[in-house]
Amino acid sequence: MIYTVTLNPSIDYIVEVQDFKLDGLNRMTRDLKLPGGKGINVSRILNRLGTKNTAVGFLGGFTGRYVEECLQAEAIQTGFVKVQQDTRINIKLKHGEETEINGLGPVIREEEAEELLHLLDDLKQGDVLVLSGSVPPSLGEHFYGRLIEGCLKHGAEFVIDTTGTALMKALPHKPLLVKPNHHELEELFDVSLKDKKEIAVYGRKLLELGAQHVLVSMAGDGALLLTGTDTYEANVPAGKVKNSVGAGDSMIAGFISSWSAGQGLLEAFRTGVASGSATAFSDDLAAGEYIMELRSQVQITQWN
Ligand SMILES: Nc1ncnc2c1ncn2[C@@H]1O[C@H](COP(=O)(O)OP(=O)(O)OP(=O)(O)O)[C@@H](O)[C@H]1O
Ligand SMILES: O=P(O)(O)OC[C@@]1(O)O[C@H](CO)[C@@H](O)[C@@H]1O
Repeated sequence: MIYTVTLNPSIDYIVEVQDFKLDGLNRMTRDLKLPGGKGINVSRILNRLGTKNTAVGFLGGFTGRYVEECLQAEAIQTGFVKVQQDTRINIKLKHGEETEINGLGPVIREEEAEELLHLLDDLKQGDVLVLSGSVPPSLGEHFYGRLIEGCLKHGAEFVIDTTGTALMKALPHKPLLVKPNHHELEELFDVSLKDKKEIAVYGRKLLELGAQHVLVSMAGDGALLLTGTDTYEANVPAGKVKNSVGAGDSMIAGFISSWSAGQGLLEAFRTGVASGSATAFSDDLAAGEYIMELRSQVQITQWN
C-alpha cells in the first residue's frame, strides 16, 4: 500500500482577478475551491492513474470536512486524524502571475500527533510512505523524523518532498526518492546554479547524502533523474500553462505510480514528467487520460 502523509492540508482557494489593484477593490472573474496540500495532491493523481493509496494526516473543522468530502467523492481512501482547529485555506491568486499565500495551519496537540504515529503501526515491508509538504509550526521540525523512524521500523520505504533542514535530516535514512526543484537545490546548498550540468552536480550530492533516487524538476526546462551511476534528462511536452500549483506533486505521484507497478525507473521518470506537465496544462490536477496521452511526448536521454 502507498500512504501519503499531509501534515498541513488546505483548501486551495484559487482566485482569478484581472488588472489586479494592490490598494483597491478587486472583483474575482473566477474562483475555485480545491482540496490541497502536497500529499493530498499526490493521492489524487495516484488515484487518477489507478494506483491504490491511502491519504493520512490531520484535518479539522469545516475546512477539514470539505477536504475529506472532496477526497471521498473521488473514492480516495482516507485515514485522517481529526484535530480541534480548522484546516487552513491557502490563497492562489492568479493575476497574470501566480501569487500564493499559504496559511500557518492549525495547532496540533500532542495526543493528535501520537494518534497519527500510531497509524504507522499498520505499515509493512513493501509499503511506501510519501511525506509531503510543510509541517504545522506546533508539531516542530522533528516530526518528519518521528514518522521516518516509525516507517523504517516496519521495513517500509519512504519518499520525502520537503525543504531545508527537514530534508537534510531525512537523507541519511535513505529515502526512495527526493524531488527538489532547481531553486530548492540552490537554497539547500546556498549556491547559484547556472546550467543543468551544475544542477546535476548538486543533485548528486543528495545521492551521496543517502537518497536512492533524485528527481530535479526545472518547470518548463525539463527534469533530471539521478541514480547511483547514471544521469538522465527529460524534455517536457508542449502545452499552454494554466496552473503550476501541484505540478511537482503530480510528478512524484506519476513516478511512484509507474515504479510501484514495476515498470522500471525510466518509465517512472516518463510518467512523472508527463504528470507534472499535464497538471501544469490543466485548471485542477491533471486527468489520468491526459497524463497517458502526454507520456509519448517525453523523450529521455542518458548523459555520457
Ligand atoms: N511551464 C511548464 N511547462 C511544461 N511542464 C511544466 C511546466 N511547469 C511545470 N511542469 C512540469 O511539472 C514538473 C514539476 O514542475 P516544477 O519544476 O515547477 O516543480 P515544483 O516547483 O515542485 O512544482 P510546484 O509548483 O508544484 O511547487 C516539471 O518537471 C514539468 O514536468
Ligand atoms: O505550505 P506547503 O505545505 O509547503 O504547501 C502547500 C501547497 O502550496 O502545496 C500544494 C502544491 O504543491 C498546494 O496544494 C498547497 O496549497
